[in-house]
Amino acid sequence: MQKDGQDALSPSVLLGYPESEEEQEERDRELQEVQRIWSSSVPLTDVTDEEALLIKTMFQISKISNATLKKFGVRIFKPTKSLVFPWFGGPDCSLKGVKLISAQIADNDKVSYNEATVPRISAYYNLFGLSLVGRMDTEVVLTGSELDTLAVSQATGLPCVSLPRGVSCLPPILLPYLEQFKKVTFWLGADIRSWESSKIFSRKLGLKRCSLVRPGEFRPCPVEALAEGKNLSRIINTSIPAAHKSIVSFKQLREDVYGELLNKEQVAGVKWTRFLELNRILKGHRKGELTVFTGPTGSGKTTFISELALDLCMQGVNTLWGSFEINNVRLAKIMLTQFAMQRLEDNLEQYDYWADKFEELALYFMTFHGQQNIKTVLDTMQHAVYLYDINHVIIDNLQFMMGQENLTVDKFAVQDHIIAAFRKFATNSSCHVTLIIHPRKEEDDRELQTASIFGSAKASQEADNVLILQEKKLVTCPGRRSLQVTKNRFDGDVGIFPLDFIKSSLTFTAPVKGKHKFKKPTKTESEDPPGPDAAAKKDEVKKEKVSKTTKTKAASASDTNQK
Ligand SMILES: Nc1ncnc2c1ncn2[C@@H]1O[C@H](COP(=O)(O)OP(=O)(O)OP(=O)(O)O)[C@@H](O)[C@H]1O
Repeated sequence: MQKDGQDALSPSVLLGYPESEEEQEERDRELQEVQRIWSSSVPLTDVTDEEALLIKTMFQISKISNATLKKFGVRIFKPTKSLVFPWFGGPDCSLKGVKLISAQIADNDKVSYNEATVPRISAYYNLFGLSLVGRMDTEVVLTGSELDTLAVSQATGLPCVSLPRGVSCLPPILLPYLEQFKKVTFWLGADIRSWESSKIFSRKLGLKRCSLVRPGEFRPCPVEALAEGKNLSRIINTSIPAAHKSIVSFKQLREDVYGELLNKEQVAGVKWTRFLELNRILKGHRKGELTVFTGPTGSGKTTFISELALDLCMQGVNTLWGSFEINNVRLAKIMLTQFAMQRLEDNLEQYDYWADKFEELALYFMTFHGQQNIKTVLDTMQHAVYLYDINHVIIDNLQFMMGQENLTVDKFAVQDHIIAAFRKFATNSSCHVTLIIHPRKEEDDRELQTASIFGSAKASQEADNVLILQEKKLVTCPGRRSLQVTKNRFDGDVGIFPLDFIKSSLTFTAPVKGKHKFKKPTKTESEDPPGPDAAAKKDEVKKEKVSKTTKTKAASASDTNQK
């Protein structure tokens, strides 16, 4: 597979670190699984023309030639009709992992892909196409999917590699592999998220050598561009430098403005799936914003924000928690309960099922507790953004982080300084920061207002969004809360909506009219009920498809430690 050989002193050697026995065993097991899948899959050239055509049509890659598929070593795993993309690595450039992609054509004729990887995606990173890159190559195109890499390589002949987790992260462990290139062109996809990710990733690689393909009508993702007969070399040649000038004219901004107008929904940010009313008011969760959240003591702020952040994290918003008040085990327990939507205490046999799924989320916790210096916290946040491509940081809560006892008469000034620092971080790192702040004492029956946020007016001035969890002590609905948005810099809409609390799952939901007890709708309601029974069923199907590597507790622990 290798073009002109790689040095024995490759990054895989440099980055190697001693593994524990359990880790080694887990790795060996996964490698065996990789080999098993690889040997039971066949090159596309070995299937009949009819079968090959069917597969290409299904994946909408009719324009990708057999020669390209062969060059990249793409195979077909017949039982699931999945394409198998190999990851080669190490000094001997041997097979280290595989990604299986299956395709489904939806009603609107759009194709959607399902991915599975061995080793599991959170534990292993590689770049598809790397083995074909020559030692002397100085230019590379970086894509967000394996199919895009095939398209770019075929159409342009340029060295091209794809990120293992698409646009969600560029793990630092991969950076040494990209060191040799003097020019890196990002062509991650055709939406705003890809565009934002390419800007963030290019900072990691050094802006000067990076250029970006801006998504747009004439620049879809590579595989679509190939299908539409576009000139991929020209698209790459007209990519724009990532390093931006200090002074620009409207000419340079023109396309950005147009892109924002054209993609109104994407610009509005990630939508919540559990809080539809919040979408109506805030329109979505956007990068680079500061949200200030307050509510009476013990009203459920942590519980609510935990669900709100989980919802986003489940949609690919990489999240970092700074829980200064409650410890991480308790917080993770709350989030896992909300994830599983049930009391796991009573269903311990389901623990591993939900924990396995939960572990796949890009969710990290700072290990601070109680008072902490702001500089240390910001350094940790910055590090996490670099390492894990964090998009959302939650600070729970500001008063605990500052430490109550050490506050002098200047406590407002200190708080203002900290809020300004978080604001700056959010903007500079394109990362959303949610800051939980205790309210000042109000009379019991009075509702909180923006001015009730503890401290000076700085918090509400700096914030893009101000959210208040209102606690109305209703005898009939003791757990009912209202979420009020009192500031929304994005489009100015403000409002309030009620939320009922379900104690068993620690989740909040919009109350339903009438006497019927609320039941939170789940995606799986119309399908099999979630849980180990369903899991067992799914697993059986999965086993037929690809028998996935068994996850040991040791591996989970090492993963958690790594996090
Ligand atoms: N709406 C609700 N109704 C009843 N109990 C709730 C509600 N929301 C949360 N709780 C419960 O109240 C307790 C406190 O919740 P939580 O820690 O989220 O509140 P908080 O506002 O963050 O507290 P603090 O002011 O101490 O930071 C938890 O046991 C939680 O399960």
